[in-house]
Amino acid sequence: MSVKINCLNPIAKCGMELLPDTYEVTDNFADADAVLVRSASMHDLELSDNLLAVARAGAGVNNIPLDKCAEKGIVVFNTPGANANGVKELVVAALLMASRDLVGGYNWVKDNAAEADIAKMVEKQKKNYAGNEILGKKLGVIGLGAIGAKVANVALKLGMQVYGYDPYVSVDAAWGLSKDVKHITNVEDIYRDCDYITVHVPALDSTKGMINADAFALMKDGVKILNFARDVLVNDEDMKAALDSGKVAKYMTDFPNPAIAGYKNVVAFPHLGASTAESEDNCAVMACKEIKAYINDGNIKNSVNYPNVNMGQCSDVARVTICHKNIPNMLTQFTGVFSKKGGNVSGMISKAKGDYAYSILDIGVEPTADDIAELSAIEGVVKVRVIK
Ligand SMILES: NC(=O)C1=CN([C@@H]2O[C@H](COP(=O)(O)OP(=O)(O)OC[C@H]3O[C@@H](n4cnc5c(N)ncnc54)[C@H](O)[C@@H]3O)[C@@H](O)[C@H]2O)C=CC1
Ligand SMILES: O=C(O)CCC(=O)C(=O)O
Repeated sequence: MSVKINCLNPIAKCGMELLPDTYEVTDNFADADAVLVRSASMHDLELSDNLLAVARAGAGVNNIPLDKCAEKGIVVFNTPGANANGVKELVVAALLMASRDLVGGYNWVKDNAAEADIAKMVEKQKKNYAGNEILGKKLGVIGLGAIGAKVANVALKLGMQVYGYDPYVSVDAAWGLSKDVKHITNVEDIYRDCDYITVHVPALDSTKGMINADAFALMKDGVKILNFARDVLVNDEDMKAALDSGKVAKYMTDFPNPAIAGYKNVVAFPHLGASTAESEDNCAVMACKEIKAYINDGNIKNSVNYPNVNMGQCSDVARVTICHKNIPNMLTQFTGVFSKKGGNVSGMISKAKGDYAYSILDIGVEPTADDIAELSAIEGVVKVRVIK
């Protein structure tokens, strides 16, 4: 079996090395069985019928057409938590940079580096770059997933009072959260009470533009906003008005766009959150393991558009995997294809996620081309694959 992998962004070597020798890298997207991607947008790409899987080496999947992939039986993975520490550390830097004018001070020294009496000059200049401490200040964390929970915990260690809001928090994330994080059930309390607000939610229809004029109206004057999640979470025009009026003292973001890059009191970075050697390695390793488990054995872990399913390795003559719609009577039809010719189904698993489902059948006979055609013709079946 030869498997063709296309990388839409560079993926760390330590991940690629985990792929067996039977895998080869292709530059041709249309030819690929599996795709590895970081932030490259896939929305305008034509998805071929041979494409089986996409692994996002990272957390956010707003660059991938998830529904289109599900409809074509393309399983999309991400790497939950693999870059969370990298982002957390950059958010800590941003919290400090929002409080002390490190950029202004640094630029002043650079501009005056040739002055012979620079050591004396700084003592006069430093008042222009004075700031405040974060100790005792209130930090609101919106979204307590892999990144938000880490940010909340470290902010407590830095002596901040931390308010956390996440109506959908996972059990795992909640276990990792310090009990000293104040549990907020209405996001407006975060807007009203906090000196710093940091957003760590995915870009969804329900979260786009959530930091807007209505939210600013509730906030304290001089609030500092941190956005290391996605630019679309913030309404740029409302942010510019809030910066102009002094409602927002600093907007720290990892997502510059033409509207806010270079705007007064905006400190923007070029999407650096996950750009550490450690995060890149963690994401690459997790993404490549997910691809290998799916391509070789049909098992799904960390998919965002199909359910997680694990049936180990095939211990019978063949394994058939089926991506299908989550509708009644599918399993009877699948087993019927083999049972009517006396083929035993020795193992079977089926799980659903939203409108789609995924089934694995281990069978005691070699499936024929007719069997596969019959399975594929069942209404609601999206993709059928024979693994062994
Ligand atoms: N700057 C960068 O380089 C990076 C940015 N990101 C961005 O950060 C986001 C979060 O990443 P992770 O923490 O790893 O994801 P995650 O999936 O672990 O956490 C997201 C959390 O947001 C919560 N949430 C969803 N809707 C919400 C709402 N309306 N209000 C409050 N909470 C809500 C979820 O319940 C979940 O707990 C990603 O979706 C991505 O957009 C992620 C990694 C790197
Ligand atoms: O640098 C990257 O790969 C992007 C990281 C990111 O934004 C994410 O994981 O959601």
